Amino acid sequence: MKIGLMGLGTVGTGVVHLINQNGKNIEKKIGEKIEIKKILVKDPNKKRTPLAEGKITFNADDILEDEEIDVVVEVMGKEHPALDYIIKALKSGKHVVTANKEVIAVHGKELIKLATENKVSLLYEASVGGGIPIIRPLKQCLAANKIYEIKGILNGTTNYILTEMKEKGLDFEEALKDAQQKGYAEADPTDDVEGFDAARKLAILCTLAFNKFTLPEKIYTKGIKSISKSDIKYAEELGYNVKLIAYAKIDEKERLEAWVHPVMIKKDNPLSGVNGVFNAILVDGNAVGEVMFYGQGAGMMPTASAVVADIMDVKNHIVIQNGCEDADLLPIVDTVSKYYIRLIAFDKPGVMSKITGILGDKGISLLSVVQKGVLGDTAEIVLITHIANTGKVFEALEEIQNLREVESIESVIRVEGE
Ligand SMILES: NC(=O)C1=CN([C@@H]2O[C@H](COP(=O)(O)OP(=O)(O)OC[C@H]3O[C@@H](n4cnc5c(N)ncnc54)[C@H](OP(=O)(O)O)[C@@H]3O)[C@@H](O)[C@H]2O)C=CC1
Ligand SMILES: N[C@@H](CC=O)C(=O)O
Ligand code: NA
Repeated sequence: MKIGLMGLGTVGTGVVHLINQNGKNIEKKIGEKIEIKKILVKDPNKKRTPLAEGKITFNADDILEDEEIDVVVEVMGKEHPALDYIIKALKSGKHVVTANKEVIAVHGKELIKLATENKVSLLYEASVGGGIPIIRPLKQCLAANKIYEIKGILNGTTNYILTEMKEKGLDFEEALKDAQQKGYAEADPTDDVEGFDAARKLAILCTLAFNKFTLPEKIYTKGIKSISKSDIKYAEELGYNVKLIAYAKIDEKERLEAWVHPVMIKKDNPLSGVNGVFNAILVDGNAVGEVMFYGQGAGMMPTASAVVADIMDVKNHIVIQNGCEDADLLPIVDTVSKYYIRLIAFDKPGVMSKITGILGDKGISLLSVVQKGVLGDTAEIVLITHIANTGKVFEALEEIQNLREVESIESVIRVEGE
């Protein structure tokens, strides 16, 4: 089997090393040798692994127009030109393996159709959860179930940042830099930090679990930019850990609730103990019950593990999959949750009653209210609501923000639990 590898960064380098390291075993398993024939890169000045010697090209057509190449492995990232190369490869009858969630989340539907028409495979196990098997289990092993709910930690970078902030007391920026150096982050780490990467992965899972398509940008998405060390400390005091959760549920009317948001997870919940670059995904199906998938969600070798397994599988998976229908997406304001709110207010009499008054007028009752201390003429206030309508919470937050007595709303985190 001759491979054209597009990209030789974190994942591409992992793929080259894994094929070199486990080549003999792989050959035994699939009955043929995998040979990487050409490797596409952009920067002529970068130092490459010696295993890439003699294979480097800067012209995509050297791969796409090479008739000997059966499989194109796209691990470049970004929507363009990756999408154009994938389309060209499929149209030329080449199987495609990709780790690109940006492309699959938005264009997966049309690409699967194109692959089917051209009788080739399009496999993308690494696009969600890195090395964790989740695409194939949803497509195959759990296919007999009606899936109700998916809840997970789908981004390694943000989970690593939250863990380092909690356990080592690192600042956000320091922890992010560390995650970038380890090869976990996207080329633009805003995609990780703002939750866009998790939203793309959630959109992919919704197509597989519920057969519902939604664009990732339609999924309400809030990242971890505003989470501070004090939120993590208060969460700890209250018996929670803060995690960036991607959530999707299908209701009886086939409406899709889907969002990405920081959530306070009770310490006894299995997601609460998922730390560092690890991801976990809980899937709830009507026959199987709850299933949890856990493992390294990013990084060179775990991601290569999924990509190389897809390469080994391409010839068994000439994909025939019916397209899914557009999702009827539930507006975020119609969802319900408990909320943790941390704000800074001027330390004046009556502030607290104004804040609780606004919440009360919106029908939002409070589980706890704590004034955490005075900083000059301001005080930090931490509130936890009972289950409330998100739209009402948003309205109340806007009114609270506009109070003269309130300097800023620093954090809003969903709180897990009934
Ligand atoms: N890193 C991870 O842990 C994971 C990543 N992914 C996905 O895998 C993909 C690759 O990620 P990663 O390896 O981290 O990314 P990197 O930025 O480390 O590597 C990207 C590679 O693609 C090459 N490349 C980018 N654009 C072009 C272009 N226009 N023409 C030719 N070559 C190009 C780069 O070339 P050059 O070397 O010359 O700069 C580089 O070799 C992304 O889609 C990412 O979302 C999925 C799961 C986990
Ligand atoms: N940037 C992503 C890489 C894997 O998909 C992450 O941090 O999870
Ligand atoms: Na995976």
